[in-house]
Amino acid sequence: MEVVIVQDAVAGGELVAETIAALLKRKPDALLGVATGSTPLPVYQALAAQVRASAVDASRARICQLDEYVGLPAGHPESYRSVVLREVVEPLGLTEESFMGPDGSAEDIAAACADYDRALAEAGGVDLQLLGIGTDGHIGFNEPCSSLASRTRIKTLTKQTREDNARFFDSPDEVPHHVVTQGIGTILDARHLVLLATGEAKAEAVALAVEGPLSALVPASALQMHPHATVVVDEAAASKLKLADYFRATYAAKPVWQGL
Ligand SMILES: N[C@@H]1[C@@H](O)[C@H](O)[C@@H](COP(=O)(O)O)O[C@@H]1O
Repeated sequence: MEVVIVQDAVAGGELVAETIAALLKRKPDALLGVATGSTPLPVYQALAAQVRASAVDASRARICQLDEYVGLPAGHPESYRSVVLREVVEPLGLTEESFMGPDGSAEDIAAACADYDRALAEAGGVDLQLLGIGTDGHIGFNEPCSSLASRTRIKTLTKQTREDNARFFDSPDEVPHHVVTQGIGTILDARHLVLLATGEAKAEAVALAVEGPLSALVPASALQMHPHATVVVDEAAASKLKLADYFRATYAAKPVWQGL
């Protein structure tokens, strides 16, 4: 696992956007797995700016969703489908045809989840999966004690995650209890995992995920199992890392041509 400590959220967004741009230059039809939440927004803004400046051609990129609420009415502005279309697909100049996500409104949720795992595999697998991290260490919506081998399925949100996400809804009661999420096993199938975390509130979860034991209690610790996992953190989110100086020295000495 590589840990890169950047100054702030904007620098993190630019670094990850550059990494995605480099991937699109190598593989114009790359399948990009995107995350929701506030943390990745600077990535999408930086990437969209590169597209507008014609510094990168994203016209053949494909976008896939990590997770989705269950039970929100179709077209709800806070469904993750709506969020990804609004924050990623449209700003990159793409259409819904280049986008895929799990169906949180399906009558047969189990079948819809299995269909989504199959669709990801048939699309050739995710090239780069961008991840945030919950304050309880979740990735996607894989809450603590999720199986490290899990596939896309329904999950129940913890009280803490519902409280964390209440800011996107008119009232805390409106946050759904249930979600569908790529499993940890599904996420680990991606070729490159990039976890971005910013702010003091994520420092504890980041330290446990990066330096703690591999544990279902901290789902993000599963990145320790992946051959190409990059954790990009700002100074605040890095503040509880014991090996921060080592991570800084390693990145400072890294040949530029290697990228992330
Ligand atoms: N399912 C999403 C996660 O994918 C995201 O990483 C997390 C953190 O969000 P934020 O970046 O807003 O802190 O929120 C939600 O729970």
